Amino acid sequence: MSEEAGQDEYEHHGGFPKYVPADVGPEFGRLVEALRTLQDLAVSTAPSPEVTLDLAERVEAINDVLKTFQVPEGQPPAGRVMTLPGRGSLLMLPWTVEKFDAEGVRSRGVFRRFHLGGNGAAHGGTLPLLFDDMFGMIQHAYGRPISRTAYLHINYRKITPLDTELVIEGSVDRVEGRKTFISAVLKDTEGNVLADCDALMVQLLKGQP
Ligand SMILES: CCCCC/C=C\C/C=C\C/C=C\C/C=C\CCCC(=O)SCCNC(=O)CCNC(=O)[C@H](O)C(C)(C)COP(=O)(O)OP(=O)(O)OC[C@H]1O[C@@H](n2cnc3c(N)ncnc32)[C@H](O)[C@@H]1OP(=O)(O)O
Repeated sequence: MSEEAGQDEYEHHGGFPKYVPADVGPEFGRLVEALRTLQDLAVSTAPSPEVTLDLAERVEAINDVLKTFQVPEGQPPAGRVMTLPGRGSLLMLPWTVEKFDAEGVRSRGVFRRFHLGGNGAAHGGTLPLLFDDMFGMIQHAYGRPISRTAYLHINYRKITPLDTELVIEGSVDRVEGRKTFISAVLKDTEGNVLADCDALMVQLLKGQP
């Protein structure tokens, strides 16, 4: 990643808190991966009522521990660890950024069982999530202030498979005042286009939510 990437002016970041990369040990990535596996299993298993009850009690016990460590937005490491899949956020697709500079961003990963839509393909709603987060990173790497997505237009060209390595890459097409126009393409490793997407992100005014 380039030195300049993301070195923009935070006073123009609307009402957002200032996000800075989080410093975590390997235990955090281990926990996130364990939770992702839990998500995969939660949507792909049919345990007996007795096992379900036992699991519910154990997960509730884990929640009781975590509740005591809640902090405000911008402070948990989730979403702020660039080296982890999905930047360490369970919401994000578990993809790893491999290029991040003003010329564009590229990320690689798989859709997992958790992301299943139907008949073995990724759920259609998970692709806009992947693209939208990419657009946030692209405009950040370009040095644009935090902006919100005004529109996002996605073309589903081919079925997006699960558990298959895929690549997403995109860049800023042009900037017009507060408006940043961005596009990105999702491909398999043979270069087949699975989806492409373009979006408008509008720079927030001071204090804008
Ligand atoms: C986390 C980082 C940790 C550190 C690690 C380092 C790096 C991390 C990397 C990256 C960080 C990752 C992510 C980035 C984080 C956050 C990104 C947040 C993204 C979102 O959270 S996304 C949520 C969904 N998103 C919304 O929730 C938007 C709801 N909405 C609004 O908030 C308003 O709607 C708004 C603000 C969009 C505009 O409103 P407004 O009043 O300010 O401006 P206005 O309407 O005047 O539009 C100005 C000009 O845009 C044109 N325009 C507007 N909309 C258009 C449309 N749909 N089509 C065509 N043109 C459009 C107008 O026509 C005019 O154009 P013109 O000036 O030429 O006339």
